[in-house]
Amino acid sequence: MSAEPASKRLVVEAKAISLTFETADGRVEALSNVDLQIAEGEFVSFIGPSGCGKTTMLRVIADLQQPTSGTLLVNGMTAENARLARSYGYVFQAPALFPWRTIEKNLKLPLEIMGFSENEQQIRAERYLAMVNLKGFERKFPWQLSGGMQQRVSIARALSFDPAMLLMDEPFGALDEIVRDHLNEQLLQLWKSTEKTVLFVTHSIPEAVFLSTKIVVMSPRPGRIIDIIDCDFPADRSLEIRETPEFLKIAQRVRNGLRAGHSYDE
Ligand SMILES: Nc1ncnc2c1ncn2[C@@H]1O[C@H](COP(=O)(O)OP(=O)(O)OP(=O)(O)O)[C@@H](O)[C@H]1O
Repeated sequence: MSAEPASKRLVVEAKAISLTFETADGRVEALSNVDLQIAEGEFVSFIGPSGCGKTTMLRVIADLQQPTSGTLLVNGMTAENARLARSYGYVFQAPALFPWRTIEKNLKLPLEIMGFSENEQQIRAERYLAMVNLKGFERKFPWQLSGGMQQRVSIARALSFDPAMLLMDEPFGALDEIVRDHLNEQLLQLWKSTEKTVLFVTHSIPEAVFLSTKIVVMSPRPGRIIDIIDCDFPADRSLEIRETPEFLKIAQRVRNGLRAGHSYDE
């Protein structure tokens, strides 16, 4: 096997990012001095207590929120230009599908808006629904699918315009553990086959360790990065890896980071 190229292209370069919300009740410091580099092809999980700024960090990268200070490059551009260049697909905690559109028509919606031809929309709908194992469900409506299947549709929709990055905000948080395990395995396959860079918010330590090449542990508000942990499990890992000492050691380090950053006075 050849060694990895010495310097992979950076898709996220954040320097000293801080963000303070001005609210009617005063200032809310959501992010404080966040430095982060993410290379192309990585799977990066963000983990931390509720309200620590994980979603805010994802939204800043997506240019849905502007930092108060700091500098940010996404895919080598300003966050705004990266958004305009459709550098990312966004998957929310809820699948956010339109109930009156079939699965296929939901998937085609961003493609329609972007002006893809009907023929190209059709080709992509077939390709990406097959990729998330939903061939045969094209004409169903969202409410005829399980929660896990709906979330797979929203992943296919986010991939349909072939963005460089997938931003996923707790996509499996509302699902039961067995479905979640299954989707974790499928997402790993998808990540391998598409070679996308994935930024993934989660509350689950096993999910973060199983999926990631890098885990970003955040402190309670204001969100700061308290540890960045590299994981290098084999690409063809299965869920059984969760019982191994190597896995448990990384999970313990994440847990220690979360504990160290946590204030129990709140
Ligand atoms: N638009 C906003 N206006 C004011 N405060 C906000 C806004 N968005 C987020 N916040 C606050 O910023 C902090 C960080 O929120 P954020 O949603 O990023 O946390 P999180 O880590 O994703 O939380 P969770 O795990 O519960 O989803 C919270 O205190 C939240 O109340």
